[in-house]
Amino acid sequence: MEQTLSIIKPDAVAKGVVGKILDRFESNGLRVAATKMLQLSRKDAQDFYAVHKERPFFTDLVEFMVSGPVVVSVLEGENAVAKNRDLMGATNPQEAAAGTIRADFAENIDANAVHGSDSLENAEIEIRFFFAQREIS
Ligand SMILES: Nc1ncnc2c1ncn2[C@@H]1O[C@@H]2COP(=O)(O)O[C@H]2[C@H]1O
Repeated sequence: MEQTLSIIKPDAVAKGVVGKILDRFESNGLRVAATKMLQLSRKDAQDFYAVHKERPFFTDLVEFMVSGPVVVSVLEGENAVAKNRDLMGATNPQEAAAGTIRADFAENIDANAVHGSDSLENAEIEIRFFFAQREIS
């Protein structure tokens, strides 16, 4: 069993598709072990995406992530990291396979509906960033 972190980004929360996205996870063998809605501060977003701080899109990414509330979740299941990434589709929704979350709900590479951990190691770091152990069941 693996755990991974999912963020439903401000564009998808604003569109009212939180339930539809959580249903994609639950219908495909990923259990929601924790979930909460929150408004990220600029420091939260900068720290969470620190790995991208030298990239040209960093400022836009941070501004987008603080533009409205997000829903963060811990997803659990067999191969949860890879399964979540398959369900999300490519980072750029224009390149995302039909039927994936980003193909169905995302606008563009910045407003791309969801984030998911890219490795088991990062999943642990990202889960700890948002959740205390007692919040995960
Ligand atoms: N050229 C780019 N390459 C990768 N990510 C990008 C790029 N431009 C914007 N981003 C955003 O940066 C985010 C970093 O990780 P995410 O999986 O949340 O999704 C990514 C995109 O929304």
